[in-house]
Amino acid sequence: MDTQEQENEGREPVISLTGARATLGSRPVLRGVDLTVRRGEVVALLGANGSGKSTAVRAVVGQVPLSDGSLELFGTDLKRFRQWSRIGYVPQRTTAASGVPATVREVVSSGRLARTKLGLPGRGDKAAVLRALELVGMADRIKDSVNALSGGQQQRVLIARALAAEPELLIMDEPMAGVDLANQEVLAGALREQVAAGVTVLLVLHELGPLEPLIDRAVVLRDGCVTHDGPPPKAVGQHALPGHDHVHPHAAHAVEPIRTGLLT
Ligand SMILES: Nc1ncnc2c1ncn2[C@@H]1O[C@H](COP(=O)(O)OP(=O)(O)OP(=O)(O)O)[C@@H](O)[C@H]1O
Repeated sequence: MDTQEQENEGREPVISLTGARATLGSRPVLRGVDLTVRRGEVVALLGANGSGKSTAVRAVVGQVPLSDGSLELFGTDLKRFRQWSRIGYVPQRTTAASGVPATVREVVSSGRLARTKLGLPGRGDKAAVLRALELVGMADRIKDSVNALSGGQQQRVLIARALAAEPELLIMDEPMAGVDLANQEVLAGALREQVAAGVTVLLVLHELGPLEPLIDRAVVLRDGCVTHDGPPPKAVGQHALPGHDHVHPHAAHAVEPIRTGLLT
């Protein structure tokens, strides 16, 4: 066990999913999944199409009922958990445009509702919305209708909506889907800031891509079962590269890493 693993062992679980089973239609989609994410960790949930990744995170946010097993969030059983403003969730790519002509500001502000005091957004709420949009590089589009944005831009707005609540736990289902490489790097930078600030992150990913340097641990699903829970698989051409200099974001006295992967 390395120093990082020892450090993580001592931290309290933020997500504790144990023996989770779920059936959708007549299909058993989760077949005894254990998933623990501790405070400050960045965990990637990987696996082939249909392996159950989205269902697992939807179960974590209480959207898919478990037929067996248990779920605790921040140490509280799901049945008694009420502090949803501590969790930011970006579902698998959906469109932010619903046909209703909402502006970018309105969509991102909606992520702030659980934090808004007395029903009216105050200065702090407005600042959080702007900051979230700056983080994803969309502040200049704040007045635009989301209908006028590309799919990738809408995805960034949905991420800003989750960030606006300043969550302690961020759960994102394929956040890079449909986002071009330049903007993937913007999002990776935004996520790096969240992680540096102590936010715990659970990501469903198809490939590690630009997020690879941030990932502490990977959990791989196959057919609704966990087949790996440990170090992330080495991305081809990244760690394998001679001279790769990976400085862990949680390392004591962390300095800005020198990146030799996709981010450079
Ligand atoms: N509402 C539903 N009713 C019936 N089956 C479903 C439903 N939602 C998902 N499934 C099935 O459950 C399985 C797991 O789906 P899930 O979306 O969790 O997988 P995934 O690993 O996230 O896949 P992908 O990478 O394609 O998003 C798939 O076989 C899918 O067809």
